[in-house]
Amino acid sequence: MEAVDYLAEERRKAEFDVEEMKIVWAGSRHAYEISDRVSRLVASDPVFRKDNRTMLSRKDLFKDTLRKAAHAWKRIIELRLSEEEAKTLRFYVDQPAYTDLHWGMFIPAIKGQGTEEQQQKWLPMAYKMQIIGCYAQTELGHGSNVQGLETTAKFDPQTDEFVIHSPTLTSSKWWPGGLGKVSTHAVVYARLIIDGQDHGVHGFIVQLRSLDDHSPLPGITVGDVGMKFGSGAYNSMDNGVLRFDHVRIPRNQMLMRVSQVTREGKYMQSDVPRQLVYGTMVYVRQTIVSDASRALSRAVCIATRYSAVRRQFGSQNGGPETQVINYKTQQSRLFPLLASAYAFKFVGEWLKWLYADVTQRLEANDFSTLPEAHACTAGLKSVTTSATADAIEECRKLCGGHGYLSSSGLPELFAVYIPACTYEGDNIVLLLQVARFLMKTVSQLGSGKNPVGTTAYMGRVEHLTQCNCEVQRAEDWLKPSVILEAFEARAARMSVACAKSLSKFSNPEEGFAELSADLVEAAVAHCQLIIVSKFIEKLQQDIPGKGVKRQLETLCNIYALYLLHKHLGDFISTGSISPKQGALANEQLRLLYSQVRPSVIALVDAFNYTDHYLGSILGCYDGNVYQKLYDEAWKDPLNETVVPDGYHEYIRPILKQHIRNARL
Ligand SMILES: CCCCCCCCCCC/C=C/C(=O)SCCNC(=O)CCNC(=O)[C@H](O)C(C)(C)COP(=O)(O)OP(=O)(O)OC[C@H]1O[C@@H](n2cnc3c(N)ncnc32)[C@H](O)[C@@H]1OP(=O)(O)O
Ligand SMILES: Cc1cc2nc3c(=O)[nH]c(=O)nc-3n(C[C@H](O)[C@H](O)[C@H](O)COP(=O)(O)OP(=O)(O)OC[C@H]3O[C@@H](n4cnc5c(N)ncnc54)[C@H](O)[C@@H]3O)c2cc1C
Repeated sequence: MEAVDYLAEERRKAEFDVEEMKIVWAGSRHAYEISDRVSRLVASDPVFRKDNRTMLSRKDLFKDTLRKAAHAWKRIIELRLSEEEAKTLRFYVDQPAYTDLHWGMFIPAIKGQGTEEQQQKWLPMAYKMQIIGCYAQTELGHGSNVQGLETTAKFDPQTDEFVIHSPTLTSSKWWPGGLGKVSTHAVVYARLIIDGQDHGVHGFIVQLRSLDDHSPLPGITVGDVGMKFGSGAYNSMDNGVLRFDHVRIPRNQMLMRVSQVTREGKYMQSDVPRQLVYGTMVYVRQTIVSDASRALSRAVCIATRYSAVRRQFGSQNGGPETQVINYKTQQSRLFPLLASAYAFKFVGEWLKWLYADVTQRLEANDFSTLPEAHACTAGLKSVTTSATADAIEECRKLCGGHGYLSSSGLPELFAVYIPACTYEGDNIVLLLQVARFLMKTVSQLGSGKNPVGTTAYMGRVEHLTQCNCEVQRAEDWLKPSVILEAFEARAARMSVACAKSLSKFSNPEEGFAELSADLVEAAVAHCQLIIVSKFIEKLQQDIPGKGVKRQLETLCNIYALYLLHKHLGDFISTGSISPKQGALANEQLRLLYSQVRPSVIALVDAFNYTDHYLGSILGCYDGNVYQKLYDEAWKDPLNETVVPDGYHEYIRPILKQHIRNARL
């Protein structure tokens, strides 16, 4: 059989209806149709070509990004695309650009923190891209500690203006995407100072560049922060540095939904909690969870297809060698990642619902679910991005040597993805926020206030800290109730243990700092419980299509038992399961790998990614890997000449030195 036939053969083995699974993956038939149509539109447009991207210099890459963003906007207008279609188009263009921040943070910041009047003034211009904005919060000296920001916005009652100023080097804005070279405006976070009194950090809309010739306005120094990790990758983005020298803006450019400054300079706080100033971050963290499933599924698609094509060892009587996907070690590294991609997809859908729910409540002045929304978005952003970053690197290794080639698509995917562990909140800092929320929940147990939502299980803490796992045979691990209870017991016991240790400290903040490593682990256990439970909930829905639900059940069990195996120490040390039950879980996991094996190519086909989007020779749909790798090598600029540039200056003199030496 030719390499090109391997995947066709694999596709014949699928034990479910792939077309129906595509709809489950997309979220709905409507979403599937948009995604399918728009991804093909992008793939067939030569302007969106990206196969030479990693070869471009920074300047050429940036110009290429500007060209693509302008072309994307032109197509959006020409084709009258809806908001959802336009977002899908930008996603499939697959090149980080200033537009991500304009649509993803600048507009949401105005929507979430601006008054009705401010929204009416600024949003129409932003929607038409008559102004382009970014989100300027982080500074050279402070990112995680938002309360430590130093940029000031002093109210001047004489002129009814704020004076925005960068008092120190460390107060320079540093990192905002789109700021370096493109944005005309920014939502700038600065300390509000009125009459010498510091009212903390607030958002302000500040114009940075002229709308006529793009030059920085007086008092503004702005530029790019420089090259980042990897070739291509996030270097298409103009992350920027910005300093203000007493820049004046009208009073009505402070975002005033949360608090207001009157003409007289009076500071007024509305009923809305001040944490809403952080609302844009909650919104973006939620979108980052869905992005994690996309990045992970992309890497997994590449590694799975290639693992079915690649053969090593095991030839018998001159027959073909073994497909590397049939090695149990390959399966135990790859299949949990496939299951994780589906798990993150479903938890992302749920988080989107949670965010919509909290937004609706906020509009009705119900702030009760805000702390949970903050904890869930922070924790799930952290857990899913860390797992995805690790998984992309694992996929590279699963592809052996060829995974290290740029044309595998994996090095660039890794480089572009890993900052997700840092931006929108460093993952450890975010887990500590979850830990605080958990400790508060535990401390309130018994006070008559029953925990709700994702912490409802804590309401059964007495049972969960005493229960014994009922597993006696490997197949007992297939019961959703058994899995759930094991994860709940582990999470509850870890949180309660931390709370007990904390209570021994006379100063709780000191205790929190001392125990922070354990607290982070308790937060991870809680977030993993959420992901497992949302996967199980998804399976309670009506899911049409031959064999679709069965495949998802297998993937759900793989995800849960893989986590259990990986964190066996937690489960056993908390007494949530016994060592014997841990061994049975592993036995079941092996069986599940065999069960899912015939369907894995179809399960990655269900992502419905075009070859253009995948950007990987190893992951191409037809599996014609070797021919494509061979052809691609000859396209490298080094192969434009047989004898390289530099031969005469640097190679020949070395080769000839023995002649000179001999003459001496
Ligand atoms: C096609 C693709 C489109 C994609 C579009 C997106 C593209 C993304 C590209 C990436 C761009 C990246 C952008 C950025 O990185 S922007 C900068 C992000 N910065 C951060 O995330 C900073 C992290 N730090 C923080 O969030 C906070 O400062 C921190 C939570 C750490 C604050 O801690 P702390 O408790 O010390 O301080 P506070 O006094 O401010 O908070 C006290 C209480 O407030 C609660 N809290 C905190 N944050 C929130 C929140 N966001 N929402 C609700 N509540 C919050 C906290 O729990 C405390 O509550 P209690 O008093 O009840 O305990
Ligand atoms: C590619 C990229 C794009 C970005 N885009 C934007 C943007 O558009 N707009 C914007 O405003 N910002 C942006 N940022 C900035 C980003 O949000 C911050 O870098 C991020 O929030 C982390 O903050 P930091 O850099 O201050 O890290 P630090 O807080 O300095 O982290 C350094 C280390 O200290 C640890 N640490 C910090 N605090 C604690 C603590 N309390 N307890 C324990 N450990 C701690 C962290 O875990 C980490 O290991 C971007 C960053 C990147 C990399």
